[in-house]
Amino acid sequence: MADNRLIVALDVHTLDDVKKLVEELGDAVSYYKIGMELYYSAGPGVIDYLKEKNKNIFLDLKLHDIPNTVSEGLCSLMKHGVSIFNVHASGGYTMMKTAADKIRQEAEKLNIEPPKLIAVTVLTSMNEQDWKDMGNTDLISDRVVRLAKLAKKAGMDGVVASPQEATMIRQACGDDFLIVTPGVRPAGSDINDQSRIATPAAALQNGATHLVIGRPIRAAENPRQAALKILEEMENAVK
Ligand SMILES: O=C(O)c1cc(=O)[nH]c(=O)n1[C@@H]1O[C@H](COP(=O)(O)O)[C@@H](O)[C@H]1O
Repeated sequence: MADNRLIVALDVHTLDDVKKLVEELGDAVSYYKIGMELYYSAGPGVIDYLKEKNKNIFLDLKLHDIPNTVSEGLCSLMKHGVSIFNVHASGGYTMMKTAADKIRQEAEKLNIEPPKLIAVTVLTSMNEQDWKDMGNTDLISDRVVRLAKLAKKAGMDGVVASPQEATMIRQACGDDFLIVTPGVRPAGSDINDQSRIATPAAALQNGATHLVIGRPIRAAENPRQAALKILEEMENAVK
């Protein structure tokens, strides 16, 4: 029933809230994302809990700092044993390359499989007006593709982008590249603070490998039913 392409965002504050949602979703969901809101308040105990439950984990702390700080920070996080973690691509080529090289060396030393390291391109909440206000003169989609190519060159395993850009990224970066897309909204659901959105089926058709979905499941009257409906849409998406 579960599908590893669906990653549910655990944007809650306590381990008790996590347990409640994970129990409720049960065998429907096999992959969870821990973001800053949860990690900053509950710490690595949440990772241990999800591992006990045999769930896959995307640790989304979006590191953005100088190359040494980011790569050392990732080495600390890697010890918790997660499947995916991430940095901001806008930290630049040298930061991404240093991070990718360092975690591979460290994983070899520890004799473990390194987690997949992916780069956030342009946040899915950003629209063209926000983008221009920051002084940018290119289109968001052009920047996303440019950053995705840079991330690939730096040795990253994939990117986070909106489902609207997935087709262009797939074309530019080839098949062996993760495209993780938040900003996924089933037809008729609230957009919230997202801007560049698409439905679960469209995201997969565009080439996304994973869909990150939070509020459309968490805030639903019946989260398990909402997840199952999304899984059905994913299953039936035209390849
Ligand atoms: O890296 C992310 O996961 C991320 C990147 C991005 O560009 N946009 C984005 O929404 N996210 C995360 O994806 C999740 C989306 O949640 P919902 O909008 O509730 O579905 C949140 O936990 C965000 O932190």
